[in-house]
Amino acid sequence: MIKQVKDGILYFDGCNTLELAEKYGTPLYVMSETAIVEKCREIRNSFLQKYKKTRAAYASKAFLNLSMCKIIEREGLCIDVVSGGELYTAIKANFPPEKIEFNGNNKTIDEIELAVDYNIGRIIVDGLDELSLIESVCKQKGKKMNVLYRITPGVKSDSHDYIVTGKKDSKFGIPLDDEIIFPAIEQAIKSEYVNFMGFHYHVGSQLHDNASHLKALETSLKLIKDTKDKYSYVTPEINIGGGFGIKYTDADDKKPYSYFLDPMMERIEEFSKDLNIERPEVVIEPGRSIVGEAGITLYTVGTIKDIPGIRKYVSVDGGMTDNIRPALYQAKYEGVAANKVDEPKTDTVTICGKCCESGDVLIRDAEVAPLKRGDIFAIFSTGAYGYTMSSNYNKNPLPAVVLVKEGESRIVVKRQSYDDMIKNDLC
Ligand SMILES: Cc1ncc(COP(=O)(O)O)c(C=O)c1O
Ligand SMILES: N[C@@H](CCCC[NH3+])C(=O)O
Repeated sequence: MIKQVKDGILYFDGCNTLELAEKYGTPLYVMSETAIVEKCREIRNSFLQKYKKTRAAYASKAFLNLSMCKIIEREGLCIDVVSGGELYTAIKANFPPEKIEFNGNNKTIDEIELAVDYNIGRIIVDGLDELSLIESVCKQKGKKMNVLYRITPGVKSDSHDYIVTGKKDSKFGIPLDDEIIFPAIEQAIKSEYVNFMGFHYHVGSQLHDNASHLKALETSLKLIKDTKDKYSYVTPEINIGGGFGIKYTDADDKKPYSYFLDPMMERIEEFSKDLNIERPEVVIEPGRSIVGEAGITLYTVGTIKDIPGIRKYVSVDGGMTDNIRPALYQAKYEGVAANKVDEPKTDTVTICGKCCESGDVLIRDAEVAPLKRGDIFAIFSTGAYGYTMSSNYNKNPLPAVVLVKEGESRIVVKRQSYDDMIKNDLC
């Protein structure tokens, strides 16, 4: 059990959260190494070892730093990056280049050069002129790059509009109109500077229903068939993205990986048999599902404002700067007073941050034990897209990140200081 309660105190991966707050300060991101490793094991058991010719590339946008790269490498996964900065982090962690896959809808020439110089495994091309950019860089450097095309499958997933990516009206992927996609495929097949590996789709994030994955798969399979029929070219790989939902609150009906992956694998096997081709290598790109539930954030309670008949605001020392998701996606979270876990939850309050924004609310109408200044409040399932989407708004320094494992803790990202925030300023 990653979360435990002893003497009314919340423990996380064996660590007393009050002691963590005392030792490292708040706000504090706490990541359980045990939980991350357990998720990687689940992926191995239900996908990598169950099916031959498969890879899992951790979508590092969910949570990335040098230590995380080391964990992912140790667990045998590949890594998906979407920017020069993410790629640089992986390079600095000595992540094996052939296990790096580069996504992103607007890669700059510098980013492509960095990727080609480091001989990364794959670039997922997401735009019509990107292939030509890659070709020119490869030509200049005398190299050849493996590429896939990210397609826009034209499916609408059931998630917040800002985190669905597969619908036709999207900045992601290449549209599937014949006059657009086929010339692009032909260019990639004929290119001297790239190996055309196949198609990639990612339909959206925080999904609990496999319908859009399966629909997008059909679209991609048709494209594999069309490519074979038109150009006698069999693409050796298919990337079916990530998007597997996690549990933030009881309303989330989280499904196991197998719920998404088994029917897709079955369909790909059947399709390959029918087409009389070797089954392509299948790649997934999970992000949130690996780290989301592995993280909590600890805050210290400050000002409490009780507006009679309206609402009680409990302010904590972080907010939208360390977790933008409630403000951006109306995301729901649950939390608890880490020093009062066993006390009856008799109060209903709104947990808000300290930024100069009315929308800086972390949990609306949370049922809690009566809170007072100095209490430590823990919010659960903050491991994905919290730290990586954090900001210095209102010049709030970024919190530290602590990795915990079976009662041991170590800092993996230092807390920013005020000086860190102004060190690039010139006057
Ligand atoms: C291309 C791509 N792959 C993978 C992911 C990871 O998604 P998730 O964190 O939902 O697994 C994303 C983000 O939504 C993405 O855009
Ligand atoms: N940042 C999103 C997930 C990524 C969506 C786009 N690929 C979230 O916090 O839910």
